[in-house]
Amino acid sequence: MMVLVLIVAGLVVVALLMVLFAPYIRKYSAGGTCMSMARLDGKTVLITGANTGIGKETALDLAIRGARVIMACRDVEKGEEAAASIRRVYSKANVEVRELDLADTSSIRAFAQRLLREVDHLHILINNAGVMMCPYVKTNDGFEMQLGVNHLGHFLLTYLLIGLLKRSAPARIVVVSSLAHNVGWIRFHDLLSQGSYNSGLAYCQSKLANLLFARELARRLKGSSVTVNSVHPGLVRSELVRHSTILSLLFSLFSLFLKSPRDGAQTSIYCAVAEELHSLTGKHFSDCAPASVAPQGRNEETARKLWDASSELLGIVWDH
Ligand SMILES: NC(=O)c1ccc[n+]([C@@H]2O[C@H](COP(=O)([O-])OP(=O)(O)OC[C@H]3O[C@@H](n4cnc5c(N)ncnc54)[C@H](O)[C@@H]3O)[C@@H](O)[C@H]2O)c1
Repeated sequence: MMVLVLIVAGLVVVALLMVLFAPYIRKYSAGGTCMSMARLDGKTVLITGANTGIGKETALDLAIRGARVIMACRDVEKGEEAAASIRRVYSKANVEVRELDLADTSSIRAFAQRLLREVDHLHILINNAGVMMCPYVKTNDGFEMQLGVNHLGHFLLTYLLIGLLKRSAPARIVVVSSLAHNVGWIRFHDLLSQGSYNSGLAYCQSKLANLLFARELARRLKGSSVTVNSVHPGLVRSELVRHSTILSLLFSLFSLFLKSPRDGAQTSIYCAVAEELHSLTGKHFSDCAPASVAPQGRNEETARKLWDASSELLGIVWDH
């Protein structure tokens, strides 16, 4: 009985805090629509994690703009269902589903090999897929899941496709990071959380890694006509919080404050298409506008160190 009272009291306190902080939450959850009318006829786009949430809405929007959209999905069946629902909204949508499991480097390599065989150009790469606050599990290659999928998987995918992107220039890379980078730091002494694991901190670390990767890649690609920017999509009603009971509860309790997946896709779409961003690189965006970056996300030494550690874990050498 006492436990029940405490839980209810806790929920009331959280509810009061949410009401109190509503204006702040709204600031990060509302607004920001991509106003660009840019067309993407003849362009090829690749989106990871495109079968649900923000990724699916991004795929729909870019398909309506005329792009050939490759939806890279872990579960091909779910991917085909998503593609079918996109075609129901827009019958002319040129969407294709390909299998990609970012938790398995052999799947990433097989995916990239097939893509390089079948596609002549890649104009936009959107590193969108993500996993949040899962229990401690390892990827097929022994990496902690959140760093493995959110950062290392995309790091390898981008490495394998960078030549194609450069040949297709002007090209853009959009990395979906998060506001969560603000409370993240890179634990170089235990990058893969083998010593200790906290699911929230591991998520924040992976989202900071997304941001640092985008900035370092942008620096390295200067002059190549391939731009790289990172994005915070806002707080979005999606399946992302499925591993956290508390967040699932809070997200359903306060779903009115949250963005729809369609609204959450707007900043990714903006960074992918807006004409005024054609040469802008190494920046972070939220609500279709430049956004502030925490000091740890601006540290060039950390970015380089993470780049080297990631390359070493994956056994790759960037020569581009
Ligand atoms: N929802 C939010 O409030 C929020 C806030 C900030 C950042 N983000 C980021 O936005 C991105 C999209 O999240 P979402 O909210 O649409 O959640 P979501 O759960 O609906 O989408 C995540 C997608 O990633 C895919 N994915 C997960 N593991 C994968 C793997 N091993 N291989 C391939 N694909 C895999 C899932 O299948 C899914 O399609 C994520 O990177 C997330 O970190 C979301």
